[in-house]
Amino acid sequence: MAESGSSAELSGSLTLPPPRTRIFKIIVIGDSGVGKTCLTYRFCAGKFPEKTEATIGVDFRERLVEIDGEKIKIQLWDTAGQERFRKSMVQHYYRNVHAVVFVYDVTNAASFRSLPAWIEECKQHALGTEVPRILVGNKCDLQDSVQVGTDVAQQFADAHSMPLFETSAKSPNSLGDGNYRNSDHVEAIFMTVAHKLKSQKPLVLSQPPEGSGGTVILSGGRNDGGDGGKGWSCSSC
Ligand SMILES: Nc1nc2c(ncn2[C@@H]2O[C@H](COP(=O)(O)OP(=O)(O)OP(=O)(O)O)[C@@H](O)[C@H]2O)c(=O)[nH]1
Repeated sequence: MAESGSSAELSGSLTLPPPRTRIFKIIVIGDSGVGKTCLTYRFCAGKFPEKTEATIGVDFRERLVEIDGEKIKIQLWDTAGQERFRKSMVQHYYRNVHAVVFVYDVTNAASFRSLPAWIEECKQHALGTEVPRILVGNKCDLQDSVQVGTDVAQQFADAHSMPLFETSAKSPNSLGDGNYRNSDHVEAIFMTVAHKLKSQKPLVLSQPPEGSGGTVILSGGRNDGGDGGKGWSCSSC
């Protein structure tokens, strides 16, 4: 588990590290043009970007959130969809990944048909089913151009034990007040992943061996549960 911060002496023989900010690394993958940059930008910056260009290699976006009183840094890796911009970077994406978000464009059937190849790429980089994965169908605002129906997407998601979210990085919230930060699904999608990760990796209070000076170590624990992504989803979607 990636962590940031340094330790500090609190009192007497008991030394506790200060609260550390855990970092959850989530990679966002899918074909070029499906909206990975827009989704990650919207979650981290709270708005739809006016202009995007094809991602070269990878872009990082981060946002600090608070879950059950703990501050957690959600680090989104916005990866290039175009093969020619991926080659040199691809092995770096997959290092120490905590969760994967697969994105397709609901108005582009080819981007949906590419999903098995993206899943295969994850497999080749040793990302097992213990790493939470979710499926996101983006551009739902383009209702008249939909090529990938919810039923077929849901079947695919079920077959791969992933929750499905259909969303739009572009739509403002349903209140129409221009507030993107509190808008419907994009916020909920990444927060759902973060909640899932937090529940899988609770902070573990590990007791020191006897006679080791009374130091109590708080560290990121791992309890993968092995549910392969089943049984968790966004209740507000
Ligand atoms: N209508 C609509 N357009 C979107 C949405 N999300 C992204 N777009 C548009 O789709 C195009 C591609 O978006 P990007 O976010 O750059 O796509 P990407 O997946 O990051 O592409 P690569 O960096 O090449 O992998 C842009 O013109 C966006 O404005 C959406 O939810 N609705």
